[in-house]
Amino acid sequence: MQSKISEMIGIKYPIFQGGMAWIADASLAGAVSEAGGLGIIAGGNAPKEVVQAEIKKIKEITDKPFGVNIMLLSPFAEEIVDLVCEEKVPVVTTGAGNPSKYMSKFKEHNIKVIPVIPSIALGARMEKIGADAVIVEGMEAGGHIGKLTTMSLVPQVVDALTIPVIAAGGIGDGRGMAAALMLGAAGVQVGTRFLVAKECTVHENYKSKIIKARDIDTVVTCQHFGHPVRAIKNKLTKEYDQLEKQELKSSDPDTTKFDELGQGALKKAVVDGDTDFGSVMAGQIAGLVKKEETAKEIIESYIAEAKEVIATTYQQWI
Ligand SMILES: O=C(O)COc1ccc(-c2c[nH]c(CNC(=O)Nc3ncc(Sc4ccccn4)s3)n2)cc1
Repeated sequence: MQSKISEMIGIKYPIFQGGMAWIADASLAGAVSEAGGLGIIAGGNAPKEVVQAEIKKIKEITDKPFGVNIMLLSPFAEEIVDLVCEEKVPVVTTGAGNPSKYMSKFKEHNIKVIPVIPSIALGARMEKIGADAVIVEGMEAGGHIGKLTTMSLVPQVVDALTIPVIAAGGIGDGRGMAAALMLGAAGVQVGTRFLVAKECTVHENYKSKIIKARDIDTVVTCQHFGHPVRAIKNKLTKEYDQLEKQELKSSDPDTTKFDELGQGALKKAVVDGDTDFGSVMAGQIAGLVKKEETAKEIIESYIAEAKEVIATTYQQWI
């Protein structure tokens, strides 16, 4: 199942693993790349030496292509840009901001640059300045999100741009992948489903929350203050909800309270396993994720299911 994006990067399957902060390390990304997808190491909010260690580890795990995600809200974003150039990382994805100021440096170093975009406008700007493709992430996704859904945004961006579009947000199995390809995407990016990969090193409590999650169990916090983030409902999201209700009544809202509440919340869930007061970031598709599997099993099930559903429903509907 090749496409413009798999040929561009030299991967067997057009499946990216989301570069999820604190979660996407060399263990997960290396297994995904070895299985034929594009494993992506998270830059997150980590300093250069932490990300460099993961890059060195993945180079020992696989000689296949891999990527690094640069989270542009990170105070270390600039040094991660330098790092990916020094380490000759083949693919960079960016999130949570506009990477324009780094684009020329990426191009000078022959790095394929694939920004996440939440709208056509930013996608058009990215194409104009030389992005190799874009990731269109719908608000069904976990973590920091935009406002539009995958089903709505993907076809509009496909029509508006000429570079390949990778669909992300709510793509939990081969059916979702097939649907994204029907919308014109050249590939998909998967986050939530990989949270339960055997090679994913998140705390078992986090994986358990994903496996037990129902369709209605995620919520978006900080819609009015700071950065909207989708996570599994818990005591932390309830505190956020109460704080938002309180600050919305205020004539001079104090947004620092949101930063204080969120400080270290993702690490608390991922590393410490505190799924009550940590941030269990996950997409709406968590309700579909029922078991832990290897990255290889996950990727091969996406491909087999996508091929099956395209072939069978084609016969049914023509
Ligand atoms: O025009 C502009 O500058 C705004 O541009 C953008 C606005 C939003 C985005 C965007 C939305 N989603 C993504 C990619 N996904 C993500 O980045 N997901 C994330 N999950 C957890 C994260 S850690 C975090 C989260 C919030 C605050 C601090 N740290 S980042 N990018 C991309 C570009």
